[in-house]
Amino acid sequence: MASTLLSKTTSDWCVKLLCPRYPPPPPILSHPPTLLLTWRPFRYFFSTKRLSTFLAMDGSKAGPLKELPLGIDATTEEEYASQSKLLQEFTSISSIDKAWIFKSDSGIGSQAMFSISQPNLLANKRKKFILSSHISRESNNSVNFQWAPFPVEMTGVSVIVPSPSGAKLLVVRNPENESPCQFEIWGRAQVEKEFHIPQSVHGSVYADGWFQGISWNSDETLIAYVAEEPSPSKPTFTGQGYKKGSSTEKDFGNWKGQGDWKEEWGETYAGKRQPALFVININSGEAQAVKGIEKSLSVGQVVWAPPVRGSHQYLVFVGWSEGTRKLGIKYCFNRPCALYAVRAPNFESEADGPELKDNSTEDVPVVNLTQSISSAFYPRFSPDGKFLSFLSARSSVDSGAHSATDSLHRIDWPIDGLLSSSAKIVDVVPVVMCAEDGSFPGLYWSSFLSNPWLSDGCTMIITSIWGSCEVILSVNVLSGEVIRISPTDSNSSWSVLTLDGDNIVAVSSSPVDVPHIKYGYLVDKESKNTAWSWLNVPSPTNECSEKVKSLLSSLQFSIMKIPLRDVSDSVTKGAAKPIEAIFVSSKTKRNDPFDPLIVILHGGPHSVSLSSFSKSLAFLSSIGFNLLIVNYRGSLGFGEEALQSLPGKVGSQDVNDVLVAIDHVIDLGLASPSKLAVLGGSHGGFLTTHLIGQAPDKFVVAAARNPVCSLALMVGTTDIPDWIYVEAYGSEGKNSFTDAPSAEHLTLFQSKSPIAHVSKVKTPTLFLLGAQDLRVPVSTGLQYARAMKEKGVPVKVIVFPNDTHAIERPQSDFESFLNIGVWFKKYLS
Ligand SMILES: CC(=O)N[C@@H](C)C(=O)N[C@@H](C)C(=O)O
Repeated sequence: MASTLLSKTTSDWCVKLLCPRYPPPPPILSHPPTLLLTWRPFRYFFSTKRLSTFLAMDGSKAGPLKELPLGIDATTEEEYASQSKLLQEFTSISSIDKAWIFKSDSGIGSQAMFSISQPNLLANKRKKFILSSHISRESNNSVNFQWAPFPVEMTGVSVIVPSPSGAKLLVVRNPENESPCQFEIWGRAQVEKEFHIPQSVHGSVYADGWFQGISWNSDETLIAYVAEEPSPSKPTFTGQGYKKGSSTEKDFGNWKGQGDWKEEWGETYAGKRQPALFVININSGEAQAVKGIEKSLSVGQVVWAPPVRGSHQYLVFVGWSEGTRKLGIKYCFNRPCALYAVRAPNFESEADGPELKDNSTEDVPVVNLTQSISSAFYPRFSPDGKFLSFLSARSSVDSGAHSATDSLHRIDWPIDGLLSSSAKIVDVVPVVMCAEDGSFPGLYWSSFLSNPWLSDGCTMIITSIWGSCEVILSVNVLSGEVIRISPTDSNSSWSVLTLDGDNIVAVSSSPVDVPHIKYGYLVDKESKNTAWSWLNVPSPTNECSEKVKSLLSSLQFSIMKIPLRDVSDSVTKGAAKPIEAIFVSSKTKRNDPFDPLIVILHGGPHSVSLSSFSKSLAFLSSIGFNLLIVNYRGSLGFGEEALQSLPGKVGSQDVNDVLVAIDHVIDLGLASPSKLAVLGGSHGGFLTTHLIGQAPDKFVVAAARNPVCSLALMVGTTDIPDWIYVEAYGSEGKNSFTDAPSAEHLTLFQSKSPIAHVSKVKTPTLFLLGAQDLRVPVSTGLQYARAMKEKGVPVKVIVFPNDTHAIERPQSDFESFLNIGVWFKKYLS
């Protein structure tokens, strides 16, 4: 997802804002060690240019002073250096992203391929590699993974997809410029085919995890996929003026104009052209666009429909209409979408059988299969092809909340291939409104396998969110029965990587445990007993440095249930239930009497902080901070009523929930009221800046990543102005959304924004901002930081010129958390 372009180093762009009201830090011993700086003028301390020589207090010339980089001063340089060493150790921990299982050549056991990634700070990219293992089940209910001695790096690879039989592997390499897109078909030992698809056919293949869809047909001759439509032709001008007609030629005698601007899908999709559907024949290398799909439909997640003998092959895909304008789609499941079926193209060379010589291009209608529901995605055919199941975010679409409780559905698939747009949609897992204590809170998918089926043909294995944990569920698509099959006595998070027949290869982690591979099997397959057993899999991927191991082993965590205060009678039952927070602390008290506490707030707001491992949070715990990670009402995983209680009340209900959680740990004697820090990104940054304004004496220090500080400013520039209406007004905001906000709208937005409280703020705050953020444009954070500076409150701002909303490029992520660590230490030590 991260772009690899680096035009300027991030430190070139660091801005440190001057705060005249706050005195410089206390005297320190600085570089060179012989030079005692008893006092430094403000000008030096805050200036962006450094003096190269320094005069000692007695006026003698002390020789050249080492230049300090922007934003680092002599008081923090030591801390910066030592924290950076530790952060590097955390950063280098690898992540297990995906896995695939293949039949073993020997017929005994199976072969697994794990896709692993690790940030490469120097290259500012994620290194991706493949690690293989042979899996054998032993008779004594144990499992043995025999790992290949080393992983193999995958360079320049955008996506890999094995064929259904596992005999072939598709490797796609997307172009970096205008060159063709490369498709490779690999056999067991070598590349068997290589095709270059020119830009005149299509651009890059989508590998974004949302529009992305790559599907092999059952006889492994065709692959359907989603790629950017070809570049539209642009007006050409020559020395004589406009040249009539379209031309793709480029020469010195002409130049291209821009033509009309086209709306895009917002954050992380800048410069991406419309996703369109293609099929490639892997015998001939011919790639064809799928015909008949309306130009205004963006497509994704394509799969082949079960083949029907003597009939044309169909593809099923998800389609998103653009309406009057495209609004940002990243993190926004409230964009209406439907499943469609379309006839796959015929290839001349295909041996379709005698009855299928018809290669006509006559228009065959595209069938909308899910007209009666506002959202349908992730289509998955049952192994016998009798039904099609899919997920839906209808609650999100209907309410306008950008994410909400999901539901699971199925439709019967016509055996005769006669498709209908009025097929009955069966609700398999409906939306859970109120999560009863300890029971299933509703479906909140977090990852979805391309083949999620157990061998009974009706049980799907799904990773979902349950309170503050990620869990593995089995869902019977015929009966609707949902069972939590990852251990119920574990507060760790679990997610499925792949299925090995009826067994599960999963990964489990916690705030204090790096990800570990687990192998799950049904204890008694024959009986009705649904208990699963989970084995630990020793793996090279479980390893981390001795230092990290020892630091993590000194930490502990718990998930706290926190009762709400003063709940009004008007709230729904589900919104009156206790909230959860994850508390991470040292096993032994490190300082007397309390370690400082960082309150951590997720964004969204309809997202969640999970009990899974986070390198950056583990780093902060390891340098001496306890963490209180609050899942305020509105978070995913706690039922629809709790989630829907927030829109219309942002800046008050969520702020109060956080304050209640803080008081809870203080009352339990786990935190000191005078040692609090707060950290959040996006909506979490909205809460961070609200908290330092509404509770100005509570926090010693704060940090905000791309924070939403002014809804009024942001509404005209964000890719999701509708989000502002829904969160500020509640679900009626969905209908009042307009791109031309009235004065009344702007007044309400202003009143609900952190900037309305900025005059009260006293807390020194670090701002980390991505200049390419289309979601929460950089101007929002800068405006707030400037307003703080105007009031004389210490502010530090780092702008990452090439980062989008998530600030996830390896160097930017590193520099962000290093600065958070140093900033918090500076004020909380
Ligand atoms: C829907 C959305 O993107 N909202 C943002 C304001 C936000 O909070 N984003 C979350 C997902 C984040 O953590 O970036």
